[in-house]
Amino acid sequence: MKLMCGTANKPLAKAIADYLDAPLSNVEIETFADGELFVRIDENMRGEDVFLIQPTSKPANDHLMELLICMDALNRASARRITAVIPYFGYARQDRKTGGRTPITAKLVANLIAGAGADRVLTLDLHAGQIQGFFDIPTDNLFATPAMETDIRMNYDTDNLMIVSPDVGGVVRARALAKRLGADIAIVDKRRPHPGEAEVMNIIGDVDGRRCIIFDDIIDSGGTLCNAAAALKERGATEVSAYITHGVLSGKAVERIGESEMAELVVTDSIDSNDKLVGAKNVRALSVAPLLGEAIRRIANDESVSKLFD
Ligand SMILES: Nc1ncnc2c1ncn2[C@@H]1O[C@H](COP(=O)(O)O)[C@@H](O)[C@H]1O
Ligand SMILES: O=P(O)(O)OC[C@H]1O[C@H](OP(=O)(O)OP(=O)(O)O)[C@H](O)[C@@H]1O
Ligand SMILES: [Mg+2]
Ligand SMILES: [Mg+2]
Repeated sequence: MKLMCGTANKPLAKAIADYLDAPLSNVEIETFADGELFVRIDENMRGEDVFLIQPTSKPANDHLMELLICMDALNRASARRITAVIPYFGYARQDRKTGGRTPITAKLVANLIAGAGADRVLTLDLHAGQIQGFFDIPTDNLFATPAMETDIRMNYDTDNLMIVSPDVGGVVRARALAKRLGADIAIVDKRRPHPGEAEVMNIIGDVDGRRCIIFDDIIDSGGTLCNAAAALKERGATEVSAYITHGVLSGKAVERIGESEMAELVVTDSIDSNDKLVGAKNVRALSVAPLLGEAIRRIANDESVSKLFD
């Protein structure tokens, strides 16, 4: 088995390598003066089972192109099997036509990844489970839920707890976490009047006097989360915290969370947000390296991956 990574999240790749007690193969990735990328793998890959770690986070197009070019290089180097390990799958929110003459870019990206030579995909908390079906190659979609459950049990009193989905897309995810914790769920009826704007219409469930944990897949502008937190407080929630898998954290999201009434936000390291989190007063990172590392070990040894979530 060989582990390799692009430039998108080297700290996570290193942590996965540490978990597996395996080295990261050397790869040189250069950008020419005109912006084009060049990749050279510095060791023999012939006949190897290769796991290439690269989230397609911001800058999404550069990181995606890096992933595609690395896979092309691996194929031409006669790797036996290539697993694209994509802890954060960018473009996932374009998972359906949102209007006339608009694309389904998540499907296009899935086609590009398979076309560049991926034999398998390993990813985490896809924005919508159905995106798994956009790939015509085996795709394992891991859930951060068990890691979050453990962290919640360590840091929060689970009595009187309510798990809150901040929109309709997060309901299945929230229900799964609530079931593991033996908690109730509430659902926010969110509308997006325009892309990038989130509005709370209503809350389904009585949150008065309850401690709430909002659970979601992505925090980008922070609008969905901060609006949900404010609405929960308005309706009598005693404390609001959040666990969100992918910390996209665009623009002033971290400041916005700092100014909110939220006690704490926990994101995973699926995206390298280290720079953004320096000095953040109420945002903390939780590593998914053990989860991804264990899934890689199981795939390499033909063991069950779904057993990780029993
Ligand atoms: N990367 C994106 N950043 C911001 N907004 C996006 C991105 N990709 C798609 N969108 C827009 O988000 C909504 C999602 O629609 P839902 O009905 O809330 O699932 C849509 O307006 C996309 O154009
Ligand atoms: O931080 P923000 O900029 O608000 O963006 C993050 C939100 O956007 C996505 O939901 P989406 O609007 O696609 O709704 P859905 O989950 O119901 O599909 C995502 O699942 C988050 O809930
Ligand atoms: Mg969506
Ligand atoms: Mg959502």
